[in-house]
Amino acid sequence: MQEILEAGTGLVTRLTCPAPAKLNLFLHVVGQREDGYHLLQTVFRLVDFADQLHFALRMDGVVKLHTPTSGVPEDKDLCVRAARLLQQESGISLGVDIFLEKRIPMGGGLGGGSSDAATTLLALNRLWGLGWQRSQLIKLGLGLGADVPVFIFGENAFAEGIGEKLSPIVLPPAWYLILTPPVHVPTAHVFTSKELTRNTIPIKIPPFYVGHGHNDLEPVVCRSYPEVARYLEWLKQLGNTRMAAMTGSGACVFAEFDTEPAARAAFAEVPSDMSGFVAQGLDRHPLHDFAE
Ligand SMILES: C[C@@](CO)(OP(=O)(O)O)[C@H](O)COP(=O)(O)OP(=O)(O)OC[C@H]1O[C@@H](n2ccc(N)nc2=O)[C@H](O)[C@@H]1O
Ligand SMILES: Nc1ncnc2c1ncn2[C@@H]1O[C@H](COP(=O)(O)OP(=O)(O)O)[C@@H](O)[C@H]1O
Repeated sequence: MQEILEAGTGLVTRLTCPAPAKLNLFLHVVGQREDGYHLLQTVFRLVDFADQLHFALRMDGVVKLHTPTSGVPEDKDLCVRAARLLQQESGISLGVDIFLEKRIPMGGGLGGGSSDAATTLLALNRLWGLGWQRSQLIKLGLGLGADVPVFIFGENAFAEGIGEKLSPIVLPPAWYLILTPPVHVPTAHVFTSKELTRNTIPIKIPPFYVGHGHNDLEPVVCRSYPEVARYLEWLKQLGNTRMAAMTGSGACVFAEFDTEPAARAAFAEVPSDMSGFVAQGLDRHPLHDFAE
């Protein structure tokens, strides 16, 4: 993270901030709301694989994304939507130039777009000097997507509801091998599938242990996308993992290891027609202290 202050005034005019990815260590669908949204129980783990965002203050009120992501119109980009929503709700007349370095695979269940939105809200809260409380930002973020709140919450969490009822959870140090099957799984399609079970019995956490639970979306995605099933099978046959599963609504799959060398040794064995990366589990979001 980097801050640049304006000479003389001490005002922050530029910020560079990471937007880390998340994994769902398990994901239970325990019901459905009347509006169609599904009630979940999940444990979110933040990891150090991240998009990078650069923000530069504008005095003219314009919100401009200079690095459009292919396939996402500027008005639909979650950074732009987050910035405009905060601008509108706070009534501030300042604007921002945004530069997004995208690294997190899109639509992979790693929460990249949601994390970009959360980082934008946290960064602009500082750049625009708004002084909003964390709880206010979380409420605003939920309107952008069910995964946005946890990134503003800033800690690994047990989540209920649609992802907005968050309790902090302490997770053991861990390293992950994350594989990225070359398919895009639209979240909405998985949730509307007839095959999805929506009646997993709710559990209480703590206690939580690694390997607790399962992902109810995993069999649905594996049936429709054989590539996801093939990547997951490869991870599950590894000997020294604590667990292997799909994250969120996929398509990415991951295995958890005790140590970095163990994760890197498994990565070295990944077949040449598969791709992925190694990431470390985080204890808290790098921007945790941007809100109170
Ligand atoms: C499944 C999870 C698990 O962390 O993650 P991803 O795999 O997307 O990262 C999330 O709940 C996804 O959150 P997010 O990606 O923000 O979803 P949203 O944009 O809010 O919703 C996309 C669509 O999925 C469906 N949806 C989403 C969340 C939910 N609890 N119930 C649903 O039925 C709705 O049809 C909604 O229109
Ligand atoms: N800044 C952004 N980064 C990624 N995706 C974005 C962004 N803005 C909007 N989107 C849209 O959100 C969808 C979900 O993206 P993402 O959060 O990466 O996946 P997931 O919800 O599976 O974790 C993308 O397919 C894309 O259409």
